[in-house]
Amino acid sequence: MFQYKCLNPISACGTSLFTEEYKQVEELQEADAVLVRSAAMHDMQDVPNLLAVARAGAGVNNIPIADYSDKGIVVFNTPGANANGVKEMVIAGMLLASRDLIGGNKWVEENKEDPNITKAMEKAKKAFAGREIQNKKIGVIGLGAIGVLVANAAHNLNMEVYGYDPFLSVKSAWNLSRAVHHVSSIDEIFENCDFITIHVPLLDSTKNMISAEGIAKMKKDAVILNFARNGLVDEDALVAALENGKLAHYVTDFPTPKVAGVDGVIAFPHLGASTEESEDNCAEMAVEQLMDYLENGNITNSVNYPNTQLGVCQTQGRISILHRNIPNMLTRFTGAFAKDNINITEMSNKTKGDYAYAIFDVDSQITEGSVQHITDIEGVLKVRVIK
Ligand SMILES: NC(=O)C1=CN([C@@H]2O[C@H](COP(=O)(O)OP(=O)(O)OC[C@H]3O[C@@H](n4cnc5c(N)ncnc54)[C@H](O)[C@@H]3O)[C@@H](O)[C@H]2O)C=CC1
Ligand SMILES: O=C(O)C(=O)COP(=O)(O)O
Repeated sequence: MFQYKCLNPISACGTSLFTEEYKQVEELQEADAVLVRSAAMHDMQDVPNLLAVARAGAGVNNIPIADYSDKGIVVFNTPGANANGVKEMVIAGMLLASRDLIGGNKWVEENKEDPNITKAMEKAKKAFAGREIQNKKIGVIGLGAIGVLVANAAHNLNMEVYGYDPFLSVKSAWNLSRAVHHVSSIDEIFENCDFITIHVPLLDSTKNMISAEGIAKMKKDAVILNFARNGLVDEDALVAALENGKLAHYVTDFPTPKVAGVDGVIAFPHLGASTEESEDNCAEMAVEQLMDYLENGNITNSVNYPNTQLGVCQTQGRISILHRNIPNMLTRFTGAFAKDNINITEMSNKTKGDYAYAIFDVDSQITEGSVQHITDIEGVLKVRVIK
């Protein structure tokens, strides 16, 4: 029996996959697994039983990854599962920044009782005129799951698209329209684009990536779109640029007290992934990955441990070991098994940064003594008998 806790509401498309082997609990301390969206977990250190966290979504800056990695807690996310939801909002945000649809809609609301509204609006409408996005330049910073969809959609809307991502994956490269100009300096985007949209994770290295210097290089009346995270844009510089008429708009899914209500800001309460489709996709993927890890020890789409799969165990026993990525670990594991007269039938050992993961299938039952021998090896973080 596995116990799981949901820190946010998770779509039934995911939770309904749990079998009778799973029980939802209220206490975090009792949970083997956690399902989470944006709930802040940094203070959640008292997690004695926790084996895994599944983030139903992309960003993991709400999770204490370094601490959990050291505790042998595997953190998953669901790459791409909500990307279309965000892409559609970015396109909507760009249109809202180009045509004064919000102002026009507000005018109709305010004048709804006027019996002459049909005549009055023809006079009023010039106050809400705008620009078209066709033939404008858009710069996409970060060409991952969302950035690629935004870049391709913008190209299909006849925009000229520039993309910046020094870590572009092979998958993204395959999916990206060949019409997208790949630039190697972010300044090319700052200097040339009418719309600048950012789709990178919030990391120490990406904090204030849209900096005061970057904003100073932008064209007058440029629009910045931030559907990624607050913290990626220098808000002091941003507010100053809006106030002195340098920038036309800041469209964001991550308002803060500093930017909310400032003239030129179009803000939403973190709605990018809040669609039925994205919530269902994320929940399903998160639960499937979690169950495969808990039941089989397989890791897919973890942000802190390597992807490692051995399918379903067909032999007498399976043991999994989360460990540090340091020399000689494998020799020590196989040595410990040999000493206990355990024969390995299949194994996989993968690394990711400072961490590594090994799964061993063996043709005899794994005893408590053998588990202890493995646990005692320096650098071992968590040992689990899967079967
Ligand atoms: N508004 C919302 O509801 C949502 C917001 N997000 C945010 O959007 C971010 C991106 O999401 P995905 O595209 O799904 O993630 P992803 O992991 O597929 O893509 C991120 C891309 O950023 C690139 N990158 C990393 N550091 C960079 C740097 N210094 N310069 C340029 N590129 C860099 C990576 O190479 C990768 O291609 C998430 O981390 C999250 O913070 C994600 C989903 C929903
Ligand atoms: O997936 C992400 O990174 C998001 O920002 C979506 O967050 P949410 O699941 O809507 O709280």
